[in-house]
Amino acid sequence: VSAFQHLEQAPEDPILGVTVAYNKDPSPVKLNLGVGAYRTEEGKPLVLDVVRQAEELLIQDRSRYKEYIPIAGLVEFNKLSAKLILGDGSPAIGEKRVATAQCLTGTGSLRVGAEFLSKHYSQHIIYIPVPTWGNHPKIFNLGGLSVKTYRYYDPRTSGLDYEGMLEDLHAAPPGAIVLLHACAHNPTGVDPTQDQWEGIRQLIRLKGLLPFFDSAYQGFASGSLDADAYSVRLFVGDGGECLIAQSFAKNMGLYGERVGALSIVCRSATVATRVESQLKLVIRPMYSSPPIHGASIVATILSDRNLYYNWTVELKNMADRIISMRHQLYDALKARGTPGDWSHIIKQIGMFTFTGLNKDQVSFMTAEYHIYLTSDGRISMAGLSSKTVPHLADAIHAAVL
Ligand SMILES: Cc1ncc(COP(=O)(O)O)c(CN[C@](O)(C(=O)O)[C@@H](O)C(=O)O)c1O
Repeated sequence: VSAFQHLEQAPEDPILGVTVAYNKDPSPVKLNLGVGAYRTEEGKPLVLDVVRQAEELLIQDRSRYKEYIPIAGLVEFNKLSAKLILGDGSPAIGEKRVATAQCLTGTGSLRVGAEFLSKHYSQHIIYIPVPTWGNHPKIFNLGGLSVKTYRYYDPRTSGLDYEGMLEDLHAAPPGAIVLLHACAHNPTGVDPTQDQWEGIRQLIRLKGLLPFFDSAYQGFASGSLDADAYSVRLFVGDGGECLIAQSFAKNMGLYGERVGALSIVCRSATVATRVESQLKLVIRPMYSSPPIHGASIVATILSDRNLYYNWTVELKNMADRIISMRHQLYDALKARGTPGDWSHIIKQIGMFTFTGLNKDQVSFMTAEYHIYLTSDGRISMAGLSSKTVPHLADAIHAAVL
């Protein structure tokens, strides 16, 4: 008998399992609005032109090897990643107060950050928003932290429960870690206003809480890299400390290359140096060192003026297409006279619309219209095109009648 005889069959992941179900559906009108992966107007995945150009340059460069890269990743990539999120001329970078490690994209950056904090930080409680990305609680629990929640989304207004968020963070024990979505909150698409970010910053600094930013959509939300880094730069600008997890999955279309970085902004350069040395002790026994290819693509693009500019143009095009899908869906529901207030579809920002549809309505849409979305009613706008908006609008209309 097998040593693993006792194993149960594990359930599919709530998000990635939607794609598994979608792939099994033979229907010609099926629509995958589950995983947050960009699709073109033709419904195809997109490899950015600048990514193809960077790969060409890398292949032609015969001086490149496939050697191990440092435990903390490519130095050039780390510098450029930190600069992208913190901005040109960031004092934190100028004063060498930022420790950056290339990690396995956003998920890996969050996990390494969690393990680092559970090993070296006095407070092991992390507060995460309700709702949040489904993988967050698992990453932080397995990383050795204990997860609590703060109020975030208000279903009555389809907006931010700002008062509730401040109350819950005010009640947190001193030093508690606070997970913040830098922009394009997943799954709600609801972000604090600039004034609200300032209120959140004041409270967090007053209480001595430790912010941990998750930046998976920089540039993807508004189309502007700087606008989408506003929250991070507001906090770092006050001289305080924070952690920042970056992913290049969406904004560079490098999903499967698993490219990201964890930056820890410290109060002094000497601390940052010690932090980086300790980060390497977390990484070495976890996966030893990160992959070379994706980070080389990103470093090639971020270090070349033309490639960087062309990237910002492609990025804005992706963001604009998603925003246009928001308006087309909203207009289609208005045209149908679909009961309910659907203005949140055009108010929300980033890849996802938190529709407010319940589990039963979601199941109905999948069964009757072959539309695949997560059971919390989140739809990935990037999965839509002008041709498929009517089909989705018909399904929502039928689901709410
Ligand atoms: C807030 C947030 N943070 C981190 C990640 C991790 O991204 P990666 O590890 O690929 O860099 C995601 C991706 N979440 C999804 O877009 C989603 O919610 O559909 C999807 O990629 C996923 O893995 O679930 C995210 O939404």
